[in-house]
Amino acid sequence: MTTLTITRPDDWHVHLRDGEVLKDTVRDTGRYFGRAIIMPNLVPPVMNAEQAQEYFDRIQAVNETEHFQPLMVLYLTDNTTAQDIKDCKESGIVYAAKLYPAGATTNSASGVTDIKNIYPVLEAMQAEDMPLLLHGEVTDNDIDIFDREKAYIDRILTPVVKDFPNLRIVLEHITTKNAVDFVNNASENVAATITAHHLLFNRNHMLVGGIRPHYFCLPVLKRNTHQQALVEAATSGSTKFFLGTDSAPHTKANKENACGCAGAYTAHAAIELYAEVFEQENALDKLEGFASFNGPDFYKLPRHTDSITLVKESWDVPATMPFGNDVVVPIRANEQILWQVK
Ligand SMILES: NC(=O)N[C@@H](CC(=O)O)C(=O)O
Ligand SMILES: [Zn+2]
Ligand SMILES: [Zn+2]
Repeated sequence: MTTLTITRPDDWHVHLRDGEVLKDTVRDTGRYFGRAIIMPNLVPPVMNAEQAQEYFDRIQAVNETEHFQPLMVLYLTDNTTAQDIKDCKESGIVYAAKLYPAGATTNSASGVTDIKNIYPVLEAMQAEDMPLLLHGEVTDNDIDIFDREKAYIDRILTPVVKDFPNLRIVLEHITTKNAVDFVNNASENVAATITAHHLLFNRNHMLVGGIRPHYFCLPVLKRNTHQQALVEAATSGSTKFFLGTDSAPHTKANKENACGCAGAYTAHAAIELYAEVFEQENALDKLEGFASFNGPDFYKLPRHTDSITLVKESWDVPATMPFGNDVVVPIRANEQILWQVK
């Protein structure tokens, strides 16, 4: 039997949502992840230190583990102030601030309408050494949805990196070779998260033989050449890339819909899915760096001192999983996953 023991991993990008569903999302993400960066795109969003503390308390109220620690994130709006950044830094529970371009993705309506509006806030973040997390897509109607990440890098991110050379930036859930190249060529202050689904799938999985809404997420799956660039980056051993699932549950009904929501649920089998990719690439020895070292090193947090063990033993993924009073369709529903965590 093949087994793999690695230092306890963290998830540097996850959506736990709120309310009734929290007990389900926290159970799945908290199963073996030590920490997780908790995305703040609630309705209304997490817009100050006080709201972050309240959300933290709601998560901890359903957290039944000893090991799982939620790392809270501030949602940037046109009205965020430098004082909000200071308050968050002082809170001791907020570890980053997230920039959603207004209209780019799920619950981004309150996001930033023009990067220039938050330049004083980015100044404060640079001074406080608080990482900036980016949903890196432009929202211009005339930019094709498959080109929006590249356009964001060219038009927004390139100048921001120049203007704030000491600001630590994570380009979240990258989907293109353009993003891989940009991060590789940028300073050590620029890193990226990569999801399991962008490593495992490309747009053919979503569109060939019928439209498969559970593969629809943002940034949208790209062509296989981009997928290959992501796989190479994740398994390369570069410390600039780390694990961020972007597990983003929506109810079955909201996905299987004439206007379906963007987001894929992978928290039921996150490290297990990554292990498949790394094994395929003969790079299982690189999984620990990607999942357990590069993230904490970038965030300036200690690496965990305990470990988890993966076993190569396939199991059947159910058709649906509980999601509060509703259900969510997980990635690989009704199919098998090759690894499990013991
Ligand atoms: N990734 C997604 O497709 N959706 C995320 C938002 C996001 O991370 O962009 C969500 O909150 O549903
Ligand atoms: Zn996003
Ligand atoms: Zn996300």
